[in-house]
Amino acid sequence: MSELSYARYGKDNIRLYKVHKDPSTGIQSVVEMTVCILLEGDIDTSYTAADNSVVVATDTQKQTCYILAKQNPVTPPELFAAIVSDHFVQTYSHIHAAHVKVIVHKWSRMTVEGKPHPHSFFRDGEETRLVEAVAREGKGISLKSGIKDLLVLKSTGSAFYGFHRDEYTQLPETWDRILSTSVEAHWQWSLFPTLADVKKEIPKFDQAFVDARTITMETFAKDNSASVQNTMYKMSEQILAKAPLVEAVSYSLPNKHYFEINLSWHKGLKNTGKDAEVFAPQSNPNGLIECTVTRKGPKSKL
Ligand SMILES: O=c1[nH]c(=O)c2[nH]c(=O)[nH]c2[nH]1
Repeated sequence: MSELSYARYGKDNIRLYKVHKDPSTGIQSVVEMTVCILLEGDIDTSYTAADNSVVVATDTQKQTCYILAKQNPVTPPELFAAIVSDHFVQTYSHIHAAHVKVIVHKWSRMTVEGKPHPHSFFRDGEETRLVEAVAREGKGISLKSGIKDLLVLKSTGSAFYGFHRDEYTQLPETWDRILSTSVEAHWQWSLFPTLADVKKEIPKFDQAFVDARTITMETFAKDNSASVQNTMYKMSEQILAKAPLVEAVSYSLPNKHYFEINLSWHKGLKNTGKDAEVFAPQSNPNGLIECTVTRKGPKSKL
Protein backbone atom coordinates (compact mmCIF):
# COMPACT_ATOMS: atom_id res chain seq x y z
CA MET A 1 0.00 0.00 0.00
CA SER A 2 1.12 3.55 -0.65
CA GLU A 3 -0.08 6.97 0.38
CA LEU A 4 0.42 10.52 -0.81
CA SER A 5 2.77 12.15 1.69
CA TYR A 6 2.93 15.67 0.29
CA ALA A 7 1.51 17.48 -2.70
CA ARG A 8 1.39 20.96 -4.15
CA TYR A 9 0.84 22.18 -7.65
CA GLY A 10 0.53 25.38 -9.62
CA LYS A 11 1.93 27.45 -12.47
CA ASP A 12 5.60 28.28 -12.85
CA ASN A 13 7.23 30.80 -15.17
CA ILE A 14 4.22 33.11 -15.44
CA ARG A 15 5.69 36.04 -17.34
CA LEU A 16 4.16 39.38 -16.51
CA TYR A 17 4.79 42.98 -17.53
CA LYS A 18 2.94 46.03 -16.21
CA VAL A 19 3.24 49.61 -17.37
CA HIS A 20 2.23 52.65 -15.37
CA LYS A 21 1.49 55.74 -17.47
CA ASP A 22 1.37 59.17 -15.86
CA PRO A 23 -0.85 61.24 -18.19
CA SER A 24 0.14 64.54 -16.54
CA THR A 25 3.88 64.13 -17.23
CA GLY A 26 3.93 61.51 -20.01
CA ILE A 27 6.37 59.49 -17.88
CA GLN A 28 5.90 55.72 -18.03
CA SER A 29 7.32 53.14 -15.61
CA VAL A 30 7.58 49.42 -16.28
CA VAL A 31 7.89 46.26 -14.21
CA GLU A 32 8.72 42.82 -15.64
CA MET A 33 8.52 39.73 -13.49
CA THR A 34 8.36 35.95 -13.49
CA VAL A 35 5.92 34.39 -11.04
CA CYS A 36 5.57 30.89 -9.64
CA ILE A 37 2.39 29.87 -7.76
CA LEU A 38 2.07 26.57 -5.86
CA LEU A 39 -1.04 25.59 -3.87
CA GLU A 40 -1.45 23.17 -0.98
CA GLY A 41 -4.70 21.93 0.57
CA ASP A 42 -7.34 19.25 0.37
CA ILE A 43 -6.20 18.19 -3.06
CA ASP A 44 -5.13 14.60 -2.39
CA THR A 45 -8.07 13.04 -4.25
CA SER A 46 -6.94 14.70 -7.48
CA TYR A 47 -3.82 12.53 -7.25
CA THR A 48 -5.27 9.38 -5.71
CA ALA A 49 -8.79 9.18 -7.17
CA ALA A 50 -8.71 11.25 -10.38
CA ASP A 51 -11.01 13.78 -8.69
CA ASN A 52 -10.51 17.04 -10.59
CA SER A 53 -13.30 18.84 -8.69
CA VAL A 54 -10.70 19.94 -6.11
CA VAL A 55 -8.34 21.31 -8.76
CA VAL A 56 -8.12 25.06 -9.24
CA ALA A 57 -6.60 24.72 -12.71
CA THR A 58 -3.10 26.03 -13.14
CA ASP A 59 -4.48 28.09 -16.02
CA THR A 60 -6.94 29.68 -13.57
CA GLN A 61 -3.98 30.50 -11.32
CA LYS A 62 -2.22 32.22 -14.22
CA GLN A 63 -5.33 34.22 -15.18
CA THR A 64 -5.77 35.21 -11.53
CA CYS A 65 -2.21 36.47 -11.44
CA TYR A 66 -2.87 38.74 -14.46
CA ILE A 67 -6.18 39.99 -13.00
CA LEU A 68 -4.61 40.75 -9.60
CA ALA A 69 -1.77 42.57 -11.39
CA LYS A 70 -4.34 44.71 -13.21
CA GLN A 71 -6.32 45.47 -10.03
CA ASN A 72 -3.40 46.04 -7.63
CA PRO A 73 0.05 47.57 -7.55
CA VAL A 74 2.80 45.12 -8.57
CA THR A 75 5.37 47.06 -6.59
CA PRO A 76 6.91 46.54 -4.19
CA PRO A 77 7.06 42.86 -5.19
CA GLU A 78 6.61 41.84 -1.52
CA LEU A 79 3.15 43.44 -1.60
CA PHE A 80 2.17 41.80 -4.89
CA ALA A 81 3.39 38.36 -3.78
CA ALA A 82 1.45 38.77 -0.51
CA ILE A 83 -1.71 39.80 -2.41
CA VAL A 84 -1.51 36.80 -4.77
CA SER A 85 -0.77 34.24 -2.04
CA ASP A 86 -3.45 35.65 0.26
CA HIS A 87 -6.00 35.57 -2.58
CA PHE A 88 -5.81 31.79 -2.97
CA VAL A 89 -6.23 30.95 0.71
CA GLN A 90 -9.06 33.50 1.12
CA THR A 91 -10.92 32.50 -2.05
CA TYR A 92 -10.87 28.68 -1.88
CA SER A 93 -11.93 27.03 1.38
CA HIS A 94 -10.02 23.83 0.51
CA ILE A 95 -6.74 25.62 -0.28
CA HIS A 96 -4.81 26.04 2.95
CA ALA A 97 -1.48 27.42 1.77
CA ALA A 98 -0.19 29.30 -1.26
CA HIS A 99 3.48 29.70 -2.14
CA VAL A 100 4.24 32.58 -4.50
CA LYS A 101 7.71 33.35 -5.84
CA VAL A 102 8.36 36.55 -7.77
CA ILE A 103 11.52 37.33 -9.74
CA VAL A 104 11.77 40.98 -10.79
CA HIS A 105 13.84 41.56 -13.93
CA LYS A 106 15.78 44.76 -14.16
CA TRP A 107 14.69 47.59 -16.45
CA SER A 108 16.64 50.79 -15.73
CA ARG A 109 15.54 54.09 -17.24
CA MET A 110 17.72 55.34 -20.11
CA THR A 111 19.43 58.70 -19.90
CA VAL A 112 19.13 60.35 -23.31
CA GLU A 113 20.85 63.67 -24.01
CA GLY A 114 21.55 63.97 -20.28
CA LYS A 115 17.90 63.51 -19.23
CA PRO A 116 15.91 60.52 -17.91
CA HIS A 117 13.91 59.23 -20.87
CA PRO A 118 10.13 59.03 -20.25
CA HIS A 119 9.60 55.59 -21.79
CA SER A 120 12.92 53.88 -22.69
CA PHE A 121 14.78 51.39 -20.52
CA PHE A 122 17.84 49.14 -20.65
CA ARG A 123 19.14 46.12 -18.79
CA ASP A 124 22.24 47.17 -16.84
CA GLY A 125 23.15 43.81 -15.34
CA GLU A 126 21.49 40.47 -14.80
CA GLU A 127 20.81 41.01 -11.10
CA THR A 128 17.25 40.23 -10.01
CA ARG A 129 15.11 41.08 -7.00
CA LEU A 130 13.30 38.12 -5.42
CA VAL A 131 10.36 37.55 -3.13
CA GLU A 132 8.92 34.34 -1.71
CA ALA A 133 5.55 34.68 -0.02
CA VAL A 134 3.73 31.88 1.78
CA ALA A 135 0.18 32.51 2.97
CA ARG A 136 -1.14 29.84 5.36
CA GLU A 137 -4.78 29.80 6.34
CA GLY A 138 -5.17 31.29 9.83
CA LYS A 139 -1.39 31.55 10.25
CA GLY A 140 -0.47 34.75 8.42
CA ILE A 141 1.87 35.58 5.58
CA SER A 142 5.58 34.81 5.58
CA LEU A 143 7.78 36.95 3.32
CA LYS A 144 11.38 36.40 2.27
CA SER A 145 13.07 38.98 0.03
CA GLY A 146 16.30 38.68 -1.85
CA ILE A 147 18.77 39.64 -4.51
CA LYS A 148 20.46 37.25 -6.94
CA ASP A 149 23.09 37.29 -9.68
CA LEU A 150 24.79 40.51 -8.59
CA LEU A 151 28.28 39.88 -9.98
CA VAL A 152 31.10 41.69 -8.16
CA LEU A 153 34.90 41.61 -8.22
CA LYS A 154 37.68 43.36 -6.32
CA SER A 155 41.24 43.30 -7.62
CA THR A 156 42.86 43.63 -4.18
CA GLY A 157 41.84 44.06 -0.53
CA SER A 158 41.27 40.35 0.06
CA ALA A 159 43.47 37.80 1.86
CA PHE A 160 43.17 34.16 2.88
CA TYR A 161 45.70 32.83 5.37
CA GLY A 162 45.84 30.95 8.66
CA PHE A 163 43.51 28.20 7.43
CA HIS A 164 43.87 24.61 8.66
CA ARG A 165 46.76 22.76 7.02
CA ASP A 166 47.38 19.04 6.82
CA GLU A 167 48.63 16.42 4.38
CA TYR A 168 45.71 17.18 2.02
CA THR A 169 46.49 20.92 1.79
CA GLN A 170 48.15 22.39 -1.25
CA LEU A 171 46.74 25.94 -1.32
CA PRO A 172 49.34 28.57 -0.39
CA GLU A 173 48.38 31.37 1.99
CA THR A 174 47.78 34.73 0.35
CA TRP A 175 47.73 38.28 1.68
CA ASP A 176 46.55 39.80 -1.60
CA ARG A 177 44.14 38.08 -3.95
CA ILE A 178 41.31 38.77 -6.36
CA LEU A 179 37.85 38.27 -4.85
CA SER A 180 34.83 37.73 -7.05
CA THR A 181 31.38 36.38 -6.38
CA SER A 182 27.84 36.37 -7.67
CA VAL A 183 25.78 37.56 -4.74
CA GLU A 184 22.67 35.72 -3.65
CA ALA A 185 21.21 37.11 -0.42
CA HIS A 186 17.85 36.66 1.30
CA TRP A 187 16.23 38.38 4.22
CA GLN A 188 13.30 36.80 6.09
CA TRP A 189 10.71 39.17 7.53
CA SER A 190 8.92 38.56 10.85
CA LEU A 191 5.61 36.86 10.17
CA PHE A 192 2.80 39.21 9.06
CA PRO A 193 -0.48 38.15 10.71
CA THR A 194 -2.64 39.50 7.82
CA LEU A 195 -2.41 41.19 4.42
CA ALA A 196 -3.36 44.46 6.15
CA ASP A 197 -0.18 44.13 8.25
CA VAL A 198 1.89 43.76 5.07
CA LYS A 199 0.20 46.89 3.66
CA LYS A 200 1.19 48.89 6.77
CA GLU A 201 4.88 48.27 6.05
CA ILE A 202 4.97 48.98 2.28
CA PRO A 203 7.84 51.55 2.26
CA LYS A 204 10.08 49.21 4.29
CA PHE A 205 10.36 46.66 1.46
CA ASP A 206 12.04 48.94 -1.11
CA GLN A 207 14.13 50.49 1.66
CA ALA A 208 15.40 47.08 2.80
CA PHE A 209 16.25 46.12 -0.78
CA VAL A 210 18.25 49.33 -1.34
CA ASP A 211 19.96 48.95 2.07
CA ALA A 212 20.83 45.27 1.53
CA ARG A 213 22.26 46.01 -1.92
CA THR A 214 24.24 49.03 -0.69
CA ILE A 215 25.55 47.20 2.39
CA THR A 216 26.58 44.23 0.22
CA MET A 217 28.47 46.38 -2.28
CA GLU A 218 30.04 48.80 0.23
CA THR A 219 31.17 46.04 2.59
CA PHE A 220 32.54 44.04 -0.31
CA ALA A 221 34.50 47.08 -1.51
CA LYS A 222 35.67 48.47 1.84
CA ASP A 223 36.30 45.36 3.95
CA ASN A 224 39.89 44.19 4.01
CA SER A 225 38.55 40.68 3.60
CA ALA A 226 40.00 37.88 5.75
CA SER A 227 37.72 35.35 4.01
CA VAL A 228 34.40 35.15 2.20
CA GLN A 229 32.97 33.78 5.47
CA ASN A 230 33.97 36.81 7.53
CA THR A 231 32.97 39.39 4.91
CA MET A 232 29.50 37.90 4.42
CA TYR A 233 28.94 37.80 8.19
CA LYS A 234 29.74 41.54 8.37
CA MET A 235 27.19 42.16 5.58
CA SER A 236 24.49 40.14 7.36
CA GLU A 237 25.03 41.91 10.70
CA GLN A 238 24.56 45.32 9.10
CA ILE A 239 21.36 44.34 7.28
CA LEU A 240 19.88 43.07 10.55
CA ALA A 241 20.86 46.34 12.25
CA LYS A 242 19.22 48.44 9.50
CA ALA A 243 15.94 46.54 9.17
CA PRO A 244 14.22 45.84 12.51
CA LEU A 245 11.45 43.75 10.90
CA VAL A 246 13.99 41.39 9.35
CA GLU A 247 14.70 38.39 11.54
CA ALA A 248 17.22 36.44 9.47
CA VAL A 249 19.67 37.19 6.68
CA SER A 250 21.29 34.52 4.56
CA TYR A 251 23.97 34.68 1.89
CA SER A 252 25.12 32.16 -0.66
CA LEU A 253 28.39 33.25 -2.26
CA PRO A 254 30.40 31.32 -4.83
CA ASN A 255 34.12 32.07 -4.57
CA LYS A 256 35.03 32.56 -8.23
CA HIS A 257 38.72 31.80 -8.43
CA TYR A 258 41.31 33.63 -10.53
CA PHE A 259 44.55 31.65 -10.83
CA GLU A 260 47.99 33.13 -11.20
CA ILE A 261 49.88 32.04 -14.33
CA ASN A 262 53.59 31.40 -14.14
CA LEU A 263 55.11 32.82 -17.35
CA SER A 264 58.74 32.54 -16.30
CA TRP A 265 59.31 29.87 -18.97
CA HIS A 266 59.06 32.70 -21.53
CA LYS A 267 62.19 34.82 -21.32
CA GLY A 268 61.93 34.87 -17.51
CA LEU A 269 58.68 36.95 -17.51
CA LYS A 270 57.64 37.81 -13.94
CA ASN A 271 53.90 37.21 -13.43
CA THR A 272 53.51 35.76 -9.94
CA GLY A 273 53.14 37.22 -6.43
CA LYS A 274 53.53 41.01 -6.48
CA ASP A 275 54.25 40.90 -10.24
CA ALA A 276 51.01 39.07 -11.12
CA GLU A 277 48.97 40.95 -13.75
CA VAL A 278 47.64 38.30 -16.13
CA PHE A 279 45.36 35.73 -14.45
CA ALA A 280 43.25 32.77 -15.61
CA PRO A 281 39.61 33.13 -14.46
CA GLN A 282 38.22 29.70 -13.50
CA SER A 283 34.69 28.68 -14.45
CA ASN A 284 34.80 25.64 -12.15
CA PRO A 285 35.09 24.36 -9.58
CA ASN A 286 34.24 27.28 -7.29
CA GLY A 287 34.04 27.63 -3.53
CA LEU A 288 30.52 28.00 -2.21
CA ILE A 289 30.16 29.74 1.13
CA GLU A 290 26.76 30.06 2.83
CA CYS A 291 25.46 31.38 6.13
CA THR A 292 22.31 32.48 7.93
CA VAL A 293 22.54 35.17 10.60
CA THR A 294 19.74 35.86 13.09
CA ARG A 295 19.23 38.13 16.09
CA LYS A 296 20.37 36.91 19.49
CA GLY A 297 17.72 36.46 22.19
CA PRO A 298 13.92 36.11 21.94
CA LYS A 299 12.31 36.38 18.49
CA SER A 300 11.06 39.87 17.64
CA LYS A 301 7.28 40.35 17.36
CA LEU A 302 5.56 42.53 14.77
O1 LIG B 1 37.45 32.97 1.60
C1 LIG B 1 37.73 31.77 1.45
N1 LIG B 1 37.12 30.83 2.23
C2 LIG B 1 37.39 29.50 2.13
O2 LIG B 1 36.82 28.67 2.88
C3 LIG B 1 38.33 29.11 1.17
N2 LIG B 1 38.83 27.90 0.78
C4 LIG B 1 39.70 28.12 -0.22
O3 LIG B 1 40.33 27.23 -0.84
N3 LIG B 1 39.79 29.46 -0.49
C5 LIG B 1 38.95 30.10 0.36
N4 LIG B 1 38.62 31.40 0.51
